[in-house]
Amino acid sequence: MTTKPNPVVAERAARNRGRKVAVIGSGSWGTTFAKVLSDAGCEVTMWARRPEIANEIQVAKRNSQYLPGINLPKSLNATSDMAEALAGASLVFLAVPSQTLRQNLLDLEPHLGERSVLVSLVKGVEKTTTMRMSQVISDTLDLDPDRIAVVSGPNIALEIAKEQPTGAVASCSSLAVAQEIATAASAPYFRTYVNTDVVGTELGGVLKNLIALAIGIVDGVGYGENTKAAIITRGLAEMTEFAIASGGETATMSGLAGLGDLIATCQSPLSRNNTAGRLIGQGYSQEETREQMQQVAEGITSVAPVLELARERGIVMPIVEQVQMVLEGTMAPKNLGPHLATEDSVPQPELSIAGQAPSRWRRLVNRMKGSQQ
Ligand SMILES: NC(=O)c1ccc[n+]([C@@H]2O[C@H](COP(=O)([O-])OP(=O)(O)OC[C@H]3O[C@@H](n4cnc5c(N)ncnc54)[C@H](O)[C@@H]3O)[C@@H](O)[C@H]2O)c1
Ligand SMILES: O=P(O)(O)OC[C@H](O)CO
Repeated sequence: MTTKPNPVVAERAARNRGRKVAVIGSGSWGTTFAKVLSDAGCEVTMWARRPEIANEIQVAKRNSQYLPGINLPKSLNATSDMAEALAGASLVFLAVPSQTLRQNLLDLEPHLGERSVLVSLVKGVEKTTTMRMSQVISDTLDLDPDRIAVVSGPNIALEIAKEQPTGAVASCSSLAVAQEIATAASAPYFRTYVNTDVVGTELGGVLKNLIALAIGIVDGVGYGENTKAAIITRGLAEMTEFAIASGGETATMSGLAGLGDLIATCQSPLSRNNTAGRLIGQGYSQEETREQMQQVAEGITSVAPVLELARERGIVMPIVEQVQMVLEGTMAPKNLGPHLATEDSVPQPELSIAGQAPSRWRRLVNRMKGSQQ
């Protein structure tokens, strides 16, 4: 059967023709996202810290350490020279670990175009400052908000590298810039939506990792689907309350960057956060878990700063607190569960997010806190 050429895909490729973009970071997500951008018709140059990885991508069109067996587009370029990677790039996508981003930004600053937009693909917070990645960009490079954006969604790299269809959200305070990014990052198997809720979009990606750690932990213990469903549902409530108190929107948390990513990360055995949690639930120490993981599990470093912010904002996050206790070794993995997370003298309302306007949600939370005092 021959498939008809899709006019929308052709038109988008035409709009992306000649659009130079850079991807900083050549791990599993940087490489996969570079493939998406390339398949969308952009001219993509990746930056890899290690010359041998840049060389393999440039010459063999493979990244065998991070995406074994995946053929990368012939047009994709890679270099370990930052100036070369950034030359002429209007969009610069950042796919490095959250704890190295600040230094990477300082390294790229001298080579950044005057109007280039920086787009974070990173799903962590900076441990030392509790900043989100868009805040780290603003703090380091002092750019206007319309030059800082994020892309987030249910995006397990290997599935997307195999062109299994999914979507994401591009978010920027300027809707026009979000649309530019979405155009550049929409391939036949990858649809990118837009919004202007940078805080909510970014926090969705950070917070779901913490809930995925909890899911991994109970999986390691041997608990089944009821426990996991309860953790996912209550986890979404915790994520939503935190995001709203931080200035994010409820709608974002029930979209791809919130609920969507939560489902993907909690369900997938390919998720590094889920896997790290499972190893801890099986009884491995944090140190042993780190050694076994060859890749970044952002949730482990985000737990403490997220709880610090939650306390500042007067928010209770029982599941995330339990994850921290398990990581610290002060709670046995088998004791993690929503039924043990609160000790109510009076039964509490469930506070489902479905259909709640932010003001109503906040009133309910305040009332609940009042009844606990
Ligand atoms: N893998 C996914 O499915 C996925 C999907 C969406 C978002 N993300 C996010 O993308 C970010 C990167 O994750 P990843 O999956 O590519 O991780 P990864 O572990 O696959 O790769 C990390 C990359 O960062 C590089 N790196 C390590 N130290 C560095 C430094 N000091 N400076 C520059 N680069 C350095 C590594 O060499 C490697 O290329 C994370 O925040 C992650 O949460 C990942
Ligand atoms: O492998 P994880 O746990 O870092 O999750 C990858 C992506 O964030 C899923 O959207």
